[in-house]
Amino acid sequence: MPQQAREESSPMAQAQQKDFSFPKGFLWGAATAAHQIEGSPLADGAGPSIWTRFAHTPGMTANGDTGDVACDHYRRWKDDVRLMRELGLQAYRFSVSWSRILPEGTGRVNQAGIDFYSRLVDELLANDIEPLLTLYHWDLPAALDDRGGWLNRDCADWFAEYGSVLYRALDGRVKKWVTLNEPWVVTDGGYLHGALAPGHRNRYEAPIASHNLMRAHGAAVQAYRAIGQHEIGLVVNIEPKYAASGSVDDAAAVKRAHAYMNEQYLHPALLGRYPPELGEIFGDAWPQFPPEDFELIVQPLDFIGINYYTRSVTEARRSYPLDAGPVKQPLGTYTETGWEVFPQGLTDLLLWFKQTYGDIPVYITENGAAFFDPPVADTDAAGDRRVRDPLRTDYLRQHLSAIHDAIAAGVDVRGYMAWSLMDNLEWSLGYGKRFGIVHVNYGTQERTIKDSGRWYSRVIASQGGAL
Ligand SMILES: N#[N+]C[C@@H]1[C@@H](O)[C@H](O)[C@@H](O)[C@@H]2O[C@H]12
Repeated sequence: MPQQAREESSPMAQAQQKDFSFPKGFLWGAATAAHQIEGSPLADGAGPSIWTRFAHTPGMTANGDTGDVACDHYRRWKDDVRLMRELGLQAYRFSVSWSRILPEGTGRVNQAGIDFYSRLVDELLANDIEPLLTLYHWDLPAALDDRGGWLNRDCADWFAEYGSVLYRALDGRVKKWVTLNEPWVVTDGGYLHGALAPGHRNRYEAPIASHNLMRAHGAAVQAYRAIGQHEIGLVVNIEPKYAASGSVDDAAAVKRAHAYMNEQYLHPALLGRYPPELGEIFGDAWPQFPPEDFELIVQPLDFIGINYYTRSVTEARRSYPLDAGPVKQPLGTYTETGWEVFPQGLTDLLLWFKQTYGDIPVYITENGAAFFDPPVADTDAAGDRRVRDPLRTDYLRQHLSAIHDAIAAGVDVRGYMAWSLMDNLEWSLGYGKRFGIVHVNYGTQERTIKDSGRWYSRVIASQGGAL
């Protein structure tokens, strides 16, 4: 399409002009995480996690919001699977709370914790929904944090032990495993800036935690190869960085920001080395890691999960530790979390991934947006209660269109998990940011499928045709 014509039509109009058909077997699903939806964090023998502690520390979360109740999924899980069935989901990505399985993080196994996830998996399978299980979605057992957490090199053995308990209990019913969710957020939020649990602010700790997370990833994959028979991968959040100007300084800032967020985890996992910019960024805080560590980290993977939300137009400016920062786009559309809606960035990112790492299969394991939703409306003609969220529907449509473009260009994208199945606890931002395709009334725990959820059901049923 000529550039001028392309600029005149809106993303929605462009999407409506295209013929969509996603590859046969493309996996359509939605995602959540244990701490964000389950509630009942200490039920049935579970131990506390770092998020149980962090959220109960005054001032750490918006309004003092905690995961004590959340979406009460720990008790409503069967109804929630029924909701997934109503949506027509083919897959459901969820995480396991480590401290439900091993209350002290290692050693004693809590069978009630295993039983909860075993029942959930069986109910998913009974409803023809494929489980995608994430071992670690940020909720480290507090007992392990007391032993140094991700700063203790023993964490690789702890994590492999935890993974092995679950592999033995669930592999075969679970055929797609994820070791870590977003290691970048775990260290940038939890060890560098302190906005997330465990709330450290230490530039010497961040690289150590990052590296140990990747060692733990490698150890868990090694353990899986000895026990499991199916697939295992890593989930990263990556974000394309575009230079704010043609200046040399902005170009250098983009390189630093790109290395720090997009290469810091994919390079060691897939190439067995770090990008050189990390030494420049961290300076004297960048350790000399033992070469044998990289032999542990770089394990063959069956897929990579990519969580995509936004892009960053990046400029050089004093900032810690990158001396680079995002520039707000005057004509941009922004979500409630302050992220620019930029679907082209997902296409660009997937093409970069293929060019840099080759043809390893990719799942979009999270994509979605927080917009201010109107209250649940009265029933419509069909008697259904409504939540009219057109901005979310358009966000999802544009990003699915962007994925379709990447597939057409040869990127092996195997599936899409909308973030999120339901409104949930947005970590330290609390319950005010709603990402769900299903609305949750936190007072009554009533679920209402939003218009975006009903639209997504039609997209799934048509294998993309209804996009
Ligand atoms: N913020 N935000 C939404 C979403 C968060 O709720 C997920 O837990 C993370 O995996 C990732 O950060 C993305």
